[in-house]
Amino acid sequence: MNPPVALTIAGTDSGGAAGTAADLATFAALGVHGACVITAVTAQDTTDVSDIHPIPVATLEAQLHAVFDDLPVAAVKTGMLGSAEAVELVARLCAGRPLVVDPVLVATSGAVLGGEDVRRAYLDHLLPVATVVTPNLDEARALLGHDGSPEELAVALAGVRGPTSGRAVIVTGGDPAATGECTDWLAEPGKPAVPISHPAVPTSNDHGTGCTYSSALAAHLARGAPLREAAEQAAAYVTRQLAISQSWTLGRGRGPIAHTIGGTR
Ligand SMILES: Nc1ncnc2c1ncn2[C@@H]1O[C@H](COP(=O)(O)OP(=O)(O)O)[C@@H](O)[C@H]1O
Ligand SMILES: Cc1ncc(COP(=O)(O)OP(=O)(O)O)c(N)n1
Repeated sequence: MNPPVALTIAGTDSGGAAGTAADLATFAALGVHGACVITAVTAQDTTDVSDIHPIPVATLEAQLHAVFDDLPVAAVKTGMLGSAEAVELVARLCAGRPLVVDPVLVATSGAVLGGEDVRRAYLDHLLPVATVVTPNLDEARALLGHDGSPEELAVALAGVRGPTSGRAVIVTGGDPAATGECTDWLAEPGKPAVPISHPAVPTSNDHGTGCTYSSALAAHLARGAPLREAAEQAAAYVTRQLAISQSWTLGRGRGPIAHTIGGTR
């Protein structure tokens, strides 16, 4: 039987923690064939992003046509898009598909992966055609331009601009230090927001966590799970992988979340 197909549209991470490295490993671990459209090549390690080479928009468009013309893509996930032009193109070519948008603006290291024009393009073009948007707390605040509780931010973002029907928001993260739990808030149009809580893993080896979460969400949607179940499964996957990388000392900074299955051998 054919596996479901998911597509990641994202940048590379030379350190193998975030971006397409995280996405393809996660798709494979969850039994989904991963197609991969590259938006940018980054020189990146566990401490910093030292260089970004954007892929020309024409090459981005050619990659998208190559995938969509040939493969039965069941879900798409977007990561770092890098420019407003790339955001607009992806919105145009992915509208109408099951679409997970991880609005990547800043890496944990502080490196800017999308400026003000990218933020605006997300709001004007990509959010209106998304099935579900997965900002962390900082990204939710940046997109909305104001603060609030994670629950309030999720509800506000689900209602901002354009048609809201079908667009859900999951604000990820919460405050693990305070409770020993991570709580993601899922807001779906027309429903009360719900918390999705799971145990917090005490680790600084979390580089690539957001990418891993959004690609796990896309993989479960590609496998046919309803949104809430997919969100619960994605959080459980991230928790398992963080538990594996907890004891690692890879790199000088925030080490990669595990993309191995079953730990070291
Ligand atoms: N220390 C942790 N232990 C368990 N889950 C975590 C931890 N940190 C983040 N998560 C989970 O990982 C997913 C991605 O969240 P987040 O860390 O906010 O992404 P990002 O890397 O974009 O900041 C969410 O489900 C969040 O609850
Ligand atoms: C190429 C690339 N894409 C996305 C990110 C951001 O990764 P994310 O998992 O959201 O967060 P951190 O890895 O920064 O914790 C990235 N760094 N590089």
